[in-house]
Amino acid sequence: MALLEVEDLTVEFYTQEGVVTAVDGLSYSIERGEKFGVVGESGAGKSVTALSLMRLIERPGRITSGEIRFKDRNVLEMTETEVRSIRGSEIAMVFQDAQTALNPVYTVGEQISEAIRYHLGYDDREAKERTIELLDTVNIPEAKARYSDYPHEFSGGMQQRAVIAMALSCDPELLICDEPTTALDVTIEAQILAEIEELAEEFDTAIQLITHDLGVIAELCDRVMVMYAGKPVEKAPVEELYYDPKHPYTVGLMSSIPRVGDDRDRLQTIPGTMPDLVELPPGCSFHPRCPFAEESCSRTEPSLIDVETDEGATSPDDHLAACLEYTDGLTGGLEYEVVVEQTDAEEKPHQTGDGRDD
Ligand SMILES: Nc1ncnc2c1ncn2[C@@H]1O[C@H](COP(=O)(O)OP(=O)(O)OP(=O)(O)O)[C@@H](O)[C@H]1O
Repeated sequence: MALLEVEDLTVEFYTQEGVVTAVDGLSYSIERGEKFGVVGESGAGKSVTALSLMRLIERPGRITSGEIRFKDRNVLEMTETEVRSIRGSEIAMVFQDAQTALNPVYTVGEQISEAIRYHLGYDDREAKERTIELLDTVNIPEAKARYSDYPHEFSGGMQQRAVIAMALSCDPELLICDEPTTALDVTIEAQILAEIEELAEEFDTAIQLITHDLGVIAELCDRVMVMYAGKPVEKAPVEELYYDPKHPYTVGLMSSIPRVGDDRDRLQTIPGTMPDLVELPPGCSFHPRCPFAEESCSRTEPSLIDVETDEGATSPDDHLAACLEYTDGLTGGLEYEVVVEQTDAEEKPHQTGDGRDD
């Protein structure tokens, strides 16, 4: 049994423009201790998926179907009290903006201690000791003195570290990180990602890392799900996805990653924008932006299938993609090239993909 199993999740927002299907029949699972990445452009449904896990979707939104099983209990059938007892203790969340997660009128230390007292029932002294230990673990220098600082006395990177410390304070089994380093500069980003990874190993915490940056996923994750317009378009172990992407959208995302020695003035991005979620294009949602689209792509919606066997998923490690190419629905095939530069001295793989393994 996986730690988290999401099955056929659909989330809709009832807006004046119509019904926005932000998440559409989404299924995935996360094993205990696994680091699972969710990647896609803005509006793909990544945050809505994460909020659903903690039952934090508010009006005008609603989870209209599906199951979310955390440790084999369906979160969607729990009472409000049951969900509240899971939030922050068994499933914790770190958002992009540390400032909104920290209350400016309390010291950083008090806020973390409060979470520990509430969830773990520690007394004041024990909670303070544990907080200082945690601040130290996330590399806040002079943690004991810093305990009494207010959030504004912390730099952006330190605030985010404090939020991570708070999230980990109750030893959650699942940590959801939603763009945890987007607001930070690149050096701090790398340090914080390394710290998240180290802490997750130490506490054996599973991570769902949400980002629009495939490079960040490659750093940290074991498996990855690429989302487009509320649906998964590709799922794979991270190395496979990185070296051998099977969906044209993933290939597009990859060419947006800056690489060492890249002398293009501007990074190439995928032309066009995400479709209107009120009225998705017929067939494959990505077809209006896809360089390989054929007439059939506007008629038939591809299902997410194993690229080797043309069948549905049988194991979490399957490489799945939702493109007609894998059901022989494309006549022209996929022609793209993926060049991945290694940062170490190893041989540099250079692959020509036609969407299939040769
Ligand atoms: N409160 C809301 N009211 C109406 N629509 C919403 C609301 N919240 C989300 N949506 C819809 O859900 C879609 C998915 O949003 P979501 O925040 O999950 O995207 P995302 O992939 O996390 O993007 P980002 O990287 O910008 O956070 C949005 O494009 C929007 O149409």
